[in-house]
Amino acid sequence: MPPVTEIVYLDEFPGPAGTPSRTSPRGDTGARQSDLDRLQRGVLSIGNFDGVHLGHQSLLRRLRSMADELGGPSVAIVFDPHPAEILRPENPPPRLTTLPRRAELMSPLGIDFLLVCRTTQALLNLSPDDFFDRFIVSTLTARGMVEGPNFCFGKDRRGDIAMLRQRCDEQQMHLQIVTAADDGAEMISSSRIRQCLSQSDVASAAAMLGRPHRVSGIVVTGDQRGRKIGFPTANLDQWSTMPPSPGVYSGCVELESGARHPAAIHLGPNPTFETEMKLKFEIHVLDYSGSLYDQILAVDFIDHIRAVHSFASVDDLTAQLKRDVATTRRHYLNWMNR
Ligand SMILES: Cc1cc2nc3c(=O)[nH]c(=O)nc-3n(C[C@H](O)[C@H](O)[C@H](O)COP(=O)(O)O)c2cc1C
Ligand SMILES: Nc1ncnc2c1ncn2[C@@H]1O[C@H](COP(=O)(O)OP(=O)(O)O)[C@@H](O)[C@H]1O
Repeated sequence: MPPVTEIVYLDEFPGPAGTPSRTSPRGDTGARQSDLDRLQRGVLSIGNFDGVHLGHQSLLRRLRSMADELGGPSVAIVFDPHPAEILRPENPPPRLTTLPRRAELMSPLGIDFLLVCRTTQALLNLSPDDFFDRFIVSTLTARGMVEGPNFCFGKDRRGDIAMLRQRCDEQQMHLQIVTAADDGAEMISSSRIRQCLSQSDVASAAAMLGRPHRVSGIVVTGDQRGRKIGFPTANLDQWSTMPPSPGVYSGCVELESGARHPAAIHLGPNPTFETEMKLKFEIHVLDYSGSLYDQILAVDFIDHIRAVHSFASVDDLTAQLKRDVATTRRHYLNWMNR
């Protein structure tokens, strides 16, 4: 059995040192009731880990090595909702990955637990010292920590690496600060990946993630037009992570059966047919025929093909769709053979 990262939810933040804490599952995400003691005496890394990009991956590998050296579980810790959703609710950053997907991506890196702490105003108000004492020392009894050079903690992000080092030394806790991974130009970060997606640059996003960016959703009924023009498209709804900006993309899909197929993806309105500028998320699955309605599809974005156009005729659109399919196949093969 491959290792699996278990999600544990900590809904109630610990009170003063020594007060017992409680964990509880949130039914919709499949978390299990779990005792906090299984996370204790481990090694920790606190972050958002949104995307589990190449920088996160190298940090999490170090976390695994430290857990092997010191003994105890390796625990990645995130705060949910993202603190920015509480501090700046009018403009929260869109998510790159759901929590279950983050855990899935952490599994092959040997992370034992993804601890999801509910973000509350009380937690955000804790001073760096209180946060360290109550959470890291009393609640989790950590043996070691691994963080990146820009780690901050406590109210207004006032605790920095120098302070963390001092507090870890006092507690005789191991601390490793990893150098930030870069792509030769700049530091790899979730916000840079979001920026690439908002500029349709899914190829650069994939390079920083170490895999294509994924958006999952459920297939709903569309206008029943695609099959008539020879290109049926599964219309996606209820996606919860950030899609790239409108455009036509090459990618691949994973069906519920686990089968993977290349896919030509359309994100945007259908200006050839409609004046309404409603955004649609449509996928033409290559080498597939059959019903996809009500299935959950995972869509991976490999490259940008072109912008959405208003074509003069349906024939012009279908001629372009044929070229899009050929381009998709080429991008898909390049990605597979990279
Ligand atoms: C790869 C791909 C590219 C597309 N590009 C365009 C486009 O540039 N302009 C446009 O009006 N519609 C475009 N479409 C959308 C078609 O108009 C749409 O699939 C069709 O209207 C069927 O919609 P339905 O699934 O709701 O029946 C594209 C679809 C695919 C799969
Ligand atoms: N290769 C394929 N790619 C996408 N959908 C397909 C494919 N083959 C069959 N289908 C089915 O056809 C539906 C799309 O046909 P379409 O006429 O575009 O209908 P709708 O407008 O309801 O999406 C999909 O939801 C799926 O159930």
